[in-house]
Amino acid sequence: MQPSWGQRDTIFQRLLPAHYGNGIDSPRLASDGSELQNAREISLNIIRIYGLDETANVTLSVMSFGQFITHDITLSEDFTFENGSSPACCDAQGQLLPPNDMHPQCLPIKITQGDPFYTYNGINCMSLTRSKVGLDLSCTFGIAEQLNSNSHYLDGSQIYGSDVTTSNDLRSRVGGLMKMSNVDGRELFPIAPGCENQLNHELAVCFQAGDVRVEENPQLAAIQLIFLRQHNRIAKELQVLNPQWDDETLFQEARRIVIAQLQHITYNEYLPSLLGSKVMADSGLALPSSGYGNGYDEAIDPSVSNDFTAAAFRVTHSSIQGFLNLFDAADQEDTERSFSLSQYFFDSSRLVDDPEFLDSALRGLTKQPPQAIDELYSSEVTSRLYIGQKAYGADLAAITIQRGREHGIPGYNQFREFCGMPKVQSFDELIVNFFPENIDLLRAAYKSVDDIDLYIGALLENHVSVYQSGALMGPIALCITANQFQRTKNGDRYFYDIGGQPHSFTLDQLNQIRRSSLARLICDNNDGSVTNMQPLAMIQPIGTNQRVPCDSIPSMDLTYWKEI
Ligand code: HEM
Ligand SMILES: [Ca+2]
Repeated sequence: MQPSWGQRDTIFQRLLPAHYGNGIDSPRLASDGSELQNAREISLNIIRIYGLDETANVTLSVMSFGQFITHDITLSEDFTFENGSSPACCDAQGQLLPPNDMHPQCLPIKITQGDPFYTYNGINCMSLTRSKVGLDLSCTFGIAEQLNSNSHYLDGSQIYGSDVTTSNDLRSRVGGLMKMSNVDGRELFPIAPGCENQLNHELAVCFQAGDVRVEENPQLAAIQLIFLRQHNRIAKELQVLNPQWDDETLFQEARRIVIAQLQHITYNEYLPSLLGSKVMADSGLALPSSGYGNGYDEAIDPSVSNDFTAAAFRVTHSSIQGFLNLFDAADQEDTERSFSLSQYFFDSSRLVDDPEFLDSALRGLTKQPPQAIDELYSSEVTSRLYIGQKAYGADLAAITIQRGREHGIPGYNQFREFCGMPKVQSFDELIVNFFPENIDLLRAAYKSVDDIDLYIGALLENHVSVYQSGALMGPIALCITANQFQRTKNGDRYFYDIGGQPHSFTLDQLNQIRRSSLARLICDNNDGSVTNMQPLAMIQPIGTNQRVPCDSIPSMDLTYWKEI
């Protein structure tokens, strides 16, 4: 047993050895020792921001649920001073600081003259602070290894916190319940004390949760809210069944059930939608439908890999929709409520002020398709990220390229070998996995195939060969994602379907957990007007998966938790 594995504030692991410019901690360089092309220039030349390329079969909830579980397993925090603030890496006018004024933990992205968007706004600097680094598990410093500030396990830490202090803070201490605020009869997240002064919260609303990013966008907050409400629903039902249970017992049991549901929905609905049936089967990720699972292996380190979090899994940002379609109670598009993403980054005022927002957003998330995962991005995240009151925001694609380099993530070609694909010697050889026009873009951006950033290579790869099985990403992103979720499951002694442990569910209980679905969670925890839902909420409501009355969607029978 390795009790420190997966704990918060431990370092990410690596699938391949770090590749730093100086071998220790400076950003990766090109294979000839020169600087790689500027991250914003690569984004500008490769990422396109126009065109409609939606994915036909799935719903936007795949995107939001992905962000939700990302916030369970990984958080790379920016370097901070003792007082919790980060150094400014550009000045207030978006200009580069003189070298002597720049903190060593700054790695801003320089904006080249002629940048069509930023030059227009008079900006030559996009801020980026380096991630926190930590000791390796033998407590020695060496090559820079970034820290995960969340628990690496898929353990609901975005709901409950990654440490006891946060968890205690979020509990009401009565009846096993989590704290919630009450706004005109609607239960929302608890409001953090003293948050009125926080930047970006003009309306002085700020929600407290197990992960600091809960309000990153309102859709994410909506998904997270239904899980929080689910905890309290379960705790109340358990109390009726077992009036003798105290707060601690009710809390722990409700938490255990919610985490089990979260894990089940991740492996039963989310991953099949993202990876497709072939990768699920080939990677041993498909769940048994009866009996206990036998995935746990104590030799497996469950911790999140840097390559996954700092690069490969971020291709999912391409699936973000910049304009969110909301649907009214009659399931018609509600043009008045629909909104652009950049209007509400870190702003949950819609959830608070508009009593119909949550339900309209849930209907929208289960109907609107996501964007495809490819070189087309929404400009809401490539020039308007965290825009606030300014005329411009940041470019998430450029930041991701820079982040991968500062985390010392090796190039795309190296991962071909890791994933059992042949390493290529020339750009021409990429033809097996890339469209010719994308190869031209890569050739223009990188001097050697060995220089291609993992994120960019993974993003541009064709999906064609795996399309039939429904995968939404190319082979390298699939390989690294499958690797992560194998370890997340098989390295977790508390994974919900494991038998023979003191904490294991009974088989009857396990079979009830298996009835869980995102659809049922939405049905049970909305504000009352979502009365119909398709059984597979991450799949489009068409064909055999039409919206049906909530009553006909399977639910758990908690009487199996009654103590006799
Ligand atoms: C509206 C939706 C989203 C927005 C605005 C957003 C924005 C961001 C931002 C700003 C970062 C930090 C960038 C940095 O400084 O390095 C980030 C990190 C990340 N995002 Fe997203 N994201 C969204 C959705 C998603 C989705 C759908 C996924 C995956 C399914 C995802 C996966 C990740 C991962 C793995 C990281 C690194 C996490 C860490 O370790 O800190 N994101 N995202
Ligand atoms: Ca976690």
